[in-house]
Amino acid sequence: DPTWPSEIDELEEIMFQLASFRARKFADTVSPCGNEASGPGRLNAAEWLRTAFHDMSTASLYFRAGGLDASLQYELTNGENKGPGLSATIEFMARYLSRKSSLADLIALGVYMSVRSCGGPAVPIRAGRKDATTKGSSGVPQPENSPMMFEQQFDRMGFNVEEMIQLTACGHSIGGVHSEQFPDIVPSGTGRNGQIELDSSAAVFDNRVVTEYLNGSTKNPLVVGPAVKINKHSDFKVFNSDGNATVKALTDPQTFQDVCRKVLQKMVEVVPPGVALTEPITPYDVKPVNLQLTLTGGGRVLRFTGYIRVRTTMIHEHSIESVTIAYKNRDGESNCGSGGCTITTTVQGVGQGFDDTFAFFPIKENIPASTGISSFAVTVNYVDGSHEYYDNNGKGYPLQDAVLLQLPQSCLLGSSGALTVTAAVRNDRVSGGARAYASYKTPQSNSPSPRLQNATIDLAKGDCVGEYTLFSTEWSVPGGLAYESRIDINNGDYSDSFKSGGDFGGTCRPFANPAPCGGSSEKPTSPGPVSPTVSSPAGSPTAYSSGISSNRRN
Ligand code: HEM
Repeated sequence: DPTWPSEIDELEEIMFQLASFRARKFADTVSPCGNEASGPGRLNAAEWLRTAFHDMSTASLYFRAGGLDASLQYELTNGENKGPGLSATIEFMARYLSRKSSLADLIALGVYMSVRSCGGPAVPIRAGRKDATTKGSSGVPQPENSPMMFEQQFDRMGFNVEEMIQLTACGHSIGGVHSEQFPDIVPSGTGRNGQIELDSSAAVFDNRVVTEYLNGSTKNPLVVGPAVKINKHSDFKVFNSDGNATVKALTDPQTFQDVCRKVLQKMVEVVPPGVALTEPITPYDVKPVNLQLTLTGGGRVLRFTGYIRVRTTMIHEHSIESVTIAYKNRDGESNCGSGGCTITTTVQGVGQGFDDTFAFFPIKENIPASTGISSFAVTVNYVDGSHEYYDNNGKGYPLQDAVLLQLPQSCLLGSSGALTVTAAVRNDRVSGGARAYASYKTPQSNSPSPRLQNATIDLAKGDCVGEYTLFSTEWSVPGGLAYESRIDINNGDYSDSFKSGGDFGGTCRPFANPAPCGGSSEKPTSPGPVSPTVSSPAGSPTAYSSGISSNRRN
């Protein structure tokens, strides 16, 4: 496993938590492969794969520019990116755009999704691409181009003739050519649902595009039919450019899959200079998911929630009896007050990716706020009595309790973006204050994807309750996509980060039964009676927090 937390955590979830419990549903429109989620004759998986090629194919090694950088979002009307599939792909993926998952990385991930969903190889995906902010050069290969021009274009992208042929054969393993965009290649009424498929198994990632081309049975409109006379039979021109030597080598099905894995990986790794890609994203064996500490019990208790996700691909999930979490207190010691330092949990749900299954073990534990938590280790206990110990590569899974987002006292209205954010800061860290860092999306008129923006918001100090002090403020998330925003709460080097706006409720609740500041024996420094519900005019949140009145909107 990578050491947790890691920069790829968000993409890892999007890539592998596809279905069932805690699914991110990124593959929903491309799985199964034949899914025509956008309408008849439109194979979404094929649209995703073509999107990646069109984004990448304007790269220039000579000018050290372009590549998989999501510049396609600004190039959709330039004449060489025809068809609704490209914008539909970007629009779908944009919902997953965040500061930890660039649109360019999502487009790369889309290659893995579409190809794997269609029975093709698992293309390794590295992360770290950056999104362009304006359009790049033109230069997507067009069917009418000469063989020489195709060679030059692929050479510009970094592919030799053999790789050009391989990549085009791999790409054209799924999908078809559409009448609406290419009426001279597929005259209206000649296809099924407005398109003719590139091979006889358009919804299977296999080498029929090659074998049918070689044995003369192909109906590929980029090889035979009206395209020939008007010189738009580009697959013929490409496949034939080395006398069919390369395509002949692809007639072995396994070779086809291996070659496609290699050239498709190369395709998604054509990136502008300055982009450093990570190691390929692989699923963790054990991963903490959605961990949250919440101050409760009047300020004396930390409610610890979330999941331990265990990869069960190689084993039956019922072979795991339980998972034990052994945690250390705030000082790194094994003194955790009344509850002891261990939590045992049994499976709550299972989820799947294309090749992996996961069991989720819920955490619902109260930790004394006086002793807190700093890290934990995980033991997977099997039914047969054996155990496996995971300590995050010797480091323990870290969890800070210095600054916490208080979801119950925070709220967000999707319609107006009205946000109340409340944090709890441990009393010994109060001088560091609390700041929210909001990453949010605003629409762009020239792209189907919104753009990421960010803002830093200071939280104002409120009541001290038990071991913690509450901080709160109100803000308005611009852009109309508030639920897709992400919030970090920072206190110096400590951060409770990447909290989804979608997890915020619509109503803020008061901090119940506030304990006296500093501990049970002391008198409260501020009496902090719980404020009554403030009913707000339509469109603004019902703000509600413990004695914090200075920041109220109304
Ligand atoms: C010489 C290079 C290429 C040319 C001239 C070319 C041209 C075309 C054309 C004209 C279409 C029909 C689009 C439509 O009607 O929707 C198409 C479809 C497609 N292309 Fe290419 N292509 C090339 C290379 C590639 C490569 C390298 C890939 C990916 C690795 C790729 C992936 C696809 C896919 C998946 C479709 C099906 C789209 C759908 O069904 O919606 N193409 N291509």
